[in-house]
Amino acid sequence: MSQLKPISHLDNTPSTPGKFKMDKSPYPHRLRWHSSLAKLAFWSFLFLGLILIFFLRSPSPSPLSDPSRRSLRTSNWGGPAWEKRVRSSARVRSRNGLSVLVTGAAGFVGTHVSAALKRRGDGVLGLDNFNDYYEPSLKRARQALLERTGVFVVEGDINDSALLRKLFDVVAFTHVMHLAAQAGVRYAMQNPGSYVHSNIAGLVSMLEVCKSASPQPAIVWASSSSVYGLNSKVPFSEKDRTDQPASLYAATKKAGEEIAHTYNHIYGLSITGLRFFTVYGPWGRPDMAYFFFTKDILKGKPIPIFEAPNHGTVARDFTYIDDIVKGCLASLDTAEKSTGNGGKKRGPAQLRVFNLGNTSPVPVTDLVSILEKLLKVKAKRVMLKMPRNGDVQFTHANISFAHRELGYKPTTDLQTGLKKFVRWYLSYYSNSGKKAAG
Ligand SMILES: O=C(O)[C@H]1O[C@H](OP(=O)(O)OP(=O)(O)OC[C@H]2O[C@@H](n3ccc(=O)[nH]c3=O)[C@H](O)[C@@H]2O)[C@H](O)[C@@H](O)[C@H]1O
Repeated sequence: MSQLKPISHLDNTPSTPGKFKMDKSPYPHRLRWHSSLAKLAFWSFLFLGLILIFFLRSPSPSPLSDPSRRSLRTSNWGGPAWEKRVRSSARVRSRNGLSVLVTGAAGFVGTHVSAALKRRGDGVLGLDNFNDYYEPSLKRARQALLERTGVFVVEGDINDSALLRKLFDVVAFTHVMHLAAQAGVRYAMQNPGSYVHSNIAGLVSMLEVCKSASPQPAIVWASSSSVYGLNSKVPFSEKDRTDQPASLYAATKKAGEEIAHTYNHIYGLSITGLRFFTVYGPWGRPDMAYFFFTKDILKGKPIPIFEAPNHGTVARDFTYIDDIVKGCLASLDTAEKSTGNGGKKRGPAQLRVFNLGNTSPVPVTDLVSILEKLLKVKAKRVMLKMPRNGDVQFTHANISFAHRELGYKPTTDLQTGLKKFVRWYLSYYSNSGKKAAG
């Protein structure tokens, strides 16, 4: 002890951090060296521990923050009563009917496809994470509609592999209609992480479970017309290049098509990708132009209409929801079986991509004119240079391949389709006492 006293006295902080003062006496020097090493180790551990606690407790970085993650934490599934509902919803009630898992079932296209499948006697189970990208009350209203037709919509995320596996344990789905996605071209600049989370990670999570399922289901999923990106050759044909995406949304859909190729090639999954062209109609998405133009025209708010350089026309091949539903059902009906089993490929499997458009592009200015007539209100038009935020100047589908293989033949023009949309809009927001968000 007596020897330690002078040492502790001498054991001052070194004049230069990281360096030790030299001591002529060899013995005290060794002791001081050991003591300093012990202190260094102690403080290092404490420091590392604090860093670890900080990272474990801190939220994910904001650019990747994703509303859909919330539902991962709150998803509530399992138990005998829940399994009974799942089984009953997925039960096939017609001869040669399909048993279909519809992801994104509370979404716009998902609701319409689920209801149409159920109507013709197929077994349908819905899955949706009910995220708040747009008004969740609209998704809940769609869910209520589906429940009335006998479709149970499970609340959960496609990234929740345990949930997906459980669904396949309970039901031997013959088909998956994969419509869950982060949609919207312009929102990708605000929340890029949500596109990676849903359109890439979510797709892979879903394909992983499908590839291991026994029997493997056939998959039909939503790609997008946006994969044609900056192409200028019209109309867009499935053989055209798709390597110039103009938005992250488009890039994730294009990535999805490549991922589909991989799972088809390695595991024998039968996969059909559908390139939807600006789908509109009743129960539509409030983030889309036709929808919020309607809301703003009625409110007397200005409508921002994008125009290309030199006052060039911006146009879309707007496609009515009922035509899209027919294309989806025909894709399910013509999908061949997957060839793999339990994760092993047994032979080549079907891999298809189809354009589902209307083949009749309409300028956005004409869309506004139709809405003005239907709403009997003059729009306050504000012409704006098209911002460089993911938009493309026009889209136009060549649908000859879908026509040949699926018998796809759209029959609703924009005027007729918008009339049905406006009728729904007015009744939904006035009769139900609901207010359009925003
Ligand atoms: O086919 C697709 O794959 C995509 O279709 C849809 O994208 P878009 O075709 O861009 O539809 P949408 O936003 O309704 O804009 C329509 C038009 O209004 C113009 N537009 C838009 C906003 C605005 O403020 N002003 C304006 O002029 C705008 O320039 C455009 O010309 C889906 O949202 C997308 O999820 C994806 O499915």
